[in-house]
Amino acid sequence: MDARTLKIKAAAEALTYVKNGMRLGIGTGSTAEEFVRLLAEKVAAGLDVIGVPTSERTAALCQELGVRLTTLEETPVLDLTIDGADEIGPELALIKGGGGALLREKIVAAASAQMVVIADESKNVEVLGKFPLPIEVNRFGLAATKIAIEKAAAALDLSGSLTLRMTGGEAFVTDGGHLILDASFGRIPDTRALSNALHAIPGVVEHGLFLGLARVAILAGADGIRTRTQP
Ligand SMILES: O=C(CO)[C@H](O)[C@H](O)COP(=O)(O)O
Repeated sequence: MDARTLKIKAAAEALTYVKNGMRLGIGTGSTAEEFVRLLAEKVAAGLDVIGVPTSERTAALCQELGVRLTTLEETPVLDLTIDGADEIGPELALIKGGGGALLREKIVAAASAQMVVIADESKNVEVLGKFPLPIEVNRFGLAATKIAIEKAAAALDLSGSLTLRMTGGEAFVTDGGHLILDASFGRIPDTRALSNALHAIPGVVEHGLFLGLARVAILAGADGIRTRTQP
């Protein structure tokens, strides 16, 4: 089964969580986009939902396909967020931000009563960190922020390159106007300690560790769908 088929299967299963009248958070990335396509079919068939997109890219796709959108200003409390992930670890701790939308994704997930993650089985890992951790930083003081992150990581026995994300020869800029440093730590055994340490650095806007946010992960593999839950 190819990767796209697995993403579609996970997205289709996530649709069973969507009920009429729900206020949705709508994720970013190729798996979330499959969800948007399936959601749009249901909307065309009469499902009444409204969504907050987690990126300009997702907003554009929703508009194109006729999924009604709102903002967190108008609709600050959401019923359900459906989003992809780069890694899914123990207790449904996640690494997100491969698509650069981590800040809005985390704000939207935190505003939702429930977060359901959709992915193929390859994203399920025993220890987070093989996928480089995206860290969204303010442009101001980039070099100083980078040193502060390196020091904080070293204090937790973490090391590895911190790479400024680039696109088309230019620094990648998030929807919020910030930059991203991708941290290749390899393994992050204590995700909570790293999360706290990163949040204590003034130039760090947000990081891609999503802890205690996801309650359900829908994993599509060659043998079918598996659902992991976290009370
Ligand atoms: O966090 C994300 C975007 O910021 C995505 O959810 C994550 O990168 C997974 O993307 P994909 O479904 O394309 O593998």
